[in-house]
Parts: sequence; C-alpha cells; structure tokens
Amino acid sequence: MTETDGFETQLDAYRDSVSRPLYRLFRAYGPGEKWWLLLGLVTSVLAYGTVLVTPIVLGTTIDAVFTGEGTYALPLVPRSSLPTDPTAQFWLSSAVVGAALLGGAVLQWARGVAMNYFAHGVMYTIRVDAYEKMQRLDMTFFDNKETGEVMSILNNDTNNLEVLFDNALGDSIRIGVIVVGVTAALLYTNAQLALVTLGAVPLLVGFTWWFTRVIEPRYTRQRETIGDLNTRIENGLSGIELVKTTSTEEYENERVRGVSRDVFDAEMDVLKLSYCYRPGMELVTGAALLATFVLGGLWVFSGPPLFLSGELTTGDFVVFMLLTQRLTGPMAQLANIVDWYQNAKASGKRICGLMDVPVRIEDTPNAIALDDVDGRLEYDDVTFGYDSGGGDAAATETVLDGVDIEVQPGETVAIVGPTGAGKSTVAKLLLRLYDVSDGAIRVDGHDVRDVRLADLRSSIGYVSQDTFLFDGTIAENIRYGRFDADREDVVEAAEAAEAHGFIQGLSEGYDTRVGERGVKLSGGQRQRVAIARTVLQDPEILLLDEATSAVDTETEYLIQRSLDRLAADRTTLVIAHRLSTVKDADTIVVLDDGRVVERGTHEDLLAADGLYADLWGVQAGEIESLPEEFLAGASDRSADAPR
Ligand SMILES: Nc1ncnc2c1ncn2[C@@H]1O[C@H](COP(=O)(O)OP(=O)(O)OP(=O)(O)O)[C@@H](O)[C@H]1O
Repeated sequence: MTETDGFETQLDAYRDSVSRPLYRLFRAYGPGEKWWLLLGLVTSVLAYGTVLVTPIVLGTTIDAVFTGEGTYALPLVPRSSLPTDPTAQFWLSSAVVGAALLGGAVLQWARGVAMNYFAHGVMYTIRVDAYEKMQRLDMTFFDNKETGEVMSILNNDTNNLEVLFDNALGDSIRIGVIVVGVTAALLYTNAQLALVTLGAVPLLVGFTWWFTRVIEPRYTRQRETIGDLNTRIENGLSGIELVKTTSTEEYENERVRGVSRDVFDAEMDVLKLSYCYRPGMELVTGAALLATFVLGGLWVFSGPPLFLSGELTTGDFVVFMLLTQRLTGPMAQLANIVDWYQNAKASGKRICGLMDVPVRIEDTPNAIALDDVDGRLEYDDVTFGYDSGGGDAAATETVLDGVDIEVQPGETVAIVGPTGAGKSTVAKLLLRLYDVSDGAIRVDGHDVRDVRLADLRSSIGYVSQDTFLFDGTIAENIRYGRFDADREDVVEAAEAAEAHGFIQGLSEGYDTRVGERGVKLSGGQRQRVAIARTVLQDPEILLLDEATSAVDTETEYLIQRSLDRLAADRTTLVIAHRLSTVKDADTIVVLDDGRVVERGTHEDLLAADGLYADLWGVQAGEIESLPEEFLAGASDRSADAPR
C-alpha cells in the first residue's frame, strides 16, 4: 500500500460516480445569480463585438480614402447617411474607432464586474452549502480521516470554480463572438481567402478534443494529491505535541515530503501536457496567419495565386490581416479554456462527491419533538459495530452485543469495564453520533431514531474525556450552545462547576482567550469549563464519559463535587475507570467485550466476586490476591483494545 492509498475513503467512491459535475453545479447554483450572468453575457457580446469595429472601419477607409480601390461603407449604416468627402470620411472613421475603443473599455469593465458577481456568488453558495452538508454527515464519515480532504474541497476546489465561472465563461463568449464575427466578416470580404484562413479551425478543434481526453485523468489525480497533502498537513498540525515529544519531526517531514512529491509529479504531468498543447495550438493558428499573409500578399502584388480567382484590394488585404490576427489570438486561448474547464471539472467532481455522501443520521419526516423530558433511558438488546467506511459490512466488528441497560428518571447508572469493552460507545449511541445496528435505545419510551435530533441532543449534557474548547474567551466557551446567556448566568454556571476560582485568577478573567482547542488551560481547567458549559445548558440527562480522567486527586475531588451536584436531580449515565467515583451509583453495569456481564450495586457486585470485584481489587492495590485468569485476561484485553 502506498502512502496515498491510506487515504482511500468513501468520499472517493461518491466522487468517482459523479457525472457532468459542472453542468450539475451550474444548474443548481447558476439560477440564483442569473441576473448577473445575463448582464455579463450581454456586456461580453457587446464588448467583444467592438473588437471587430476597428479592422473593418480601417479597411474600408484605406480603400475609399487612400487607394481609391473601393467605396466608403460602414456596417449597419445606410450609405446615404455617410459623407462623400474623403476628409470627412477619414475623420468619421477615426471618431468611430475612438468611440469603439472607449465603449469597449466601459463594456469590458461592466462585463468584469457582472461576471465576477456571478462567479463569486455561485462559489459563495457552493461553499456554504458544502459546509452545511459536511456538518450533517455522521461520525463514521469523520472517523475515516477526511478532514484535510474536506478542507481541500471547501477551499481549493471551490476556488477553482472561480476561474471557470469568470475567466473561462467570459473567454468562451469572447472567442464565440470573435470567431462568429470574424468568420462572417472574412467570408463577406473575400470568401476564397477566408477558406484558407479558416482551414485551421477543424485542425484546432480536433487537437483540442484529443487534449481534453488525455488531460482529464491527470487533473483528477492532481486534485486528489492536493487533498492528500492537506490531510497529511492537517494531521501533522493536530498532532504537533506528539511529534515534538517523540522527536519524530524528521519522520513527519519525510511523510509530507512523500505526499508533496506526489503533488509535484501530478502537477508536472498536467503541465507537461499543457505545454505541449499550447504551442501546438499557437503553431496551427500561426500557420494560418502566415498562409493568409503569403497568399493575400501575392494576390495584391501579382493577381490571384494557385486556385484563387478574382480581385483582392489592399484595403481587403489589410482587413484580412487584422481580422486573422484577431482570430488567431483567441483560438490559441482555447487552450486556456480547455485547461480551466478540465481543472474545474476535477474540482466539481469532488464538490459533487461530497454533496452526494448520504446523510445517514437525520430527522425522520415525522420526527417527534421531545418536550418535558423525564429522563427514562432504555438500551434494549443493542448491538453495534463501527463502519470502517469502506462500505464492507462484513468487515464491521461487533463492539456491543445485546446490551440491555435501564435508567429511571433521576437515577445514576454507572458503566464500568476493562478498556475497549465498549463503554464510550454506549454513550455515543445515546447521542446518535452513530445508529445502533440492532435493537433500540429509547428516551422516555421513544426510540432515539424517531425523535428530533436537536431535541435529543439538547436534552443530554455530554462531558467527555477529551474536552474540546474553541479558540475564544472562557465566557464564549461556557456560553457555547446557549448564546443568549448573560454574564451572570455564565458566572453562576462556572461557580457550580468549581471553575470560578481559577477563572478569576487568570489575567483577564472570563475574557481570557483559551487558545486553539483550549491549549492555554490545564486538563482539569478545561474539564471544568466544559462542565460549566453543561451546567448552563441545564440538560435533563447527564452523560459523563470519564469526566475526571487525566486530573490530579484534588481537581478530581473538585470536579466530582460539581458533578455530584449536577447529577443530583437528573438522570445520569456515567462511564468511569476509577470505580471509587461511581461506587454510590444506583446501579453499576459491568461491560466486558461488548456484553453486560454483571449489574447491581457496588456491594452486590463485590459480593458476587466477579469481574467488578477483580477490577476493584486492582484499583485498591490488591493485585497479589487477584486470580491468575483475570491477570491473563487483562493483558489480552489491552492487546485487543484498539481494533
Ligand atoms: N470511531 C471508531 N471507529 C472504529 N472503531 C472504534 C471507534 N471507536 C471505538 N472503536 C472500537 O470499539 C471498541 C470499543 O471502544 P470504546 O471506546 O467504546 O471502549 P471503552 O470501553 O470506552 O474503552 P476505554 O475505557 O479505553 O475508553 C474498541 O475496540 C475500539 O477500538
């Protein structure tokens, strides 16, 4: 397996099955900005139409005023209204060319503004929609390490669309207008010479068609490698403390170097081909210009060469050369458009791929509102296994097997057991971070899958072992989720969580910034801020997952005191390693390898002399008196733990 194979995820499968991504995005998001698009299109056509004015006016003026080979005529203007005096014709032509240049500049500005409003408006909505979609995805999606990939879609890929919706769309219109206008003008001026000039067009189209076919997979690969690089960098940054403490900087550098090298190779693959395409297009269009110059020049000098017949005036020849030049530039730019289009298509596929990942955990159409929660919890024969994200159900290992737990309103039930037994999984299923594979979890008699997700989650206060704080002030973190709470409520919650004391000791009190993920606070302080947040939330059900892990005994005592106060009149499900913290629970459920092996009060379980009594023995330091089988089992369990 190569480094990047490790990132193969469910997102890739959805991306690969996307068809016509740009059309789809345009259909979905274009109408919202349709007036800008319309204004952009109209001003584009007019702006690029002015480009044709100069050569045509100059050509007719040379023939009528200087060489006398033709009559003075301006397109779309009746002859009778044009002056007959050559000096007047000369000044009128100059004025028309000047007006066309000025009008062209103003129209170009209007075109740029309108097209950018369109492009950025579409990108804004796509980015916001993609972010909202990402928030609705279930935890399985995030477990499969797709953060960097998703960031790359939200940033790089959406930005890539700008080039398509602004530059590529604008240039396509320009090329369309110029090609149609110039072709008509050339055919009108001299159809025979026009065929020589336009002979390059089928060659250019064929060459472009070949290019689009060979470059597409290279662009897809390029975008994938950028996603991989983002994922790798994101991982390295989140784990920076581990990297430093294990002195693995060089190892991490090497990994980033490897993925960067993939990006480099993928980009070079694209560029090598682009650089062969561009000069190829320029060669063909240059050859058409040269052929027009040689044949047209000979024609003016010494009459029609080769198969050509009739007359070519100097003015017509000048018109031809000026128009052909106007034609060859944009035709060679087809290369850019194809390039932008392919690049944007690869990005569009990734955006649509994200949009297509199904939201598996969401409200059912008739979801029940949970008002006045009593807090009765029931795990009824719950079986569950984590989805590996590869879509292979057979590869899913059972983590919980037929688990039954009941908690009456106001009761405290503790879940204990060896590491990897499935305790945290029990908590996550209640919050519907995942859905059970079999059986049901009920709150007040309602299956959690039938109630409104927001109601369910706001009725549960979850304090987990790894507390997350946002970069912001302490007050903002406590208020998170109850944004209407005032300062008094915040302070009251902090007091109840035994956090007020340490907060006051900080340089800026409640306005102290906690740093990213709360790094500027100690583990125990972070934990108490999280508890204050839960106090403020005032939930009917408390879910404490090793809330006192990683703190010293004194802090544990403080936290425990605040938790006991919080739990006093609420349904509480508490997961604990330190059995001393839960020995007063109404019921203790002992899990082992995903099954409930014992349940009862602390005294009952000690009397039963089973796994709980053994675990208690370990924590009381009575290792010598433990049965051999338990010690052997413990070492097996910790070997098995990270599945
Ligand atoms: N997101 C996940 N994806 C896949 N497997 C997981 C995931 N989370 C946990 N597991 C696996 O599920 C099993 C139960 O994990 P869980 O965290 O519920 O155990 P636990 O009893 O809380 O352990 P500990 O006491 O060490 O926290 C473990 O084997 C673990 O490897």
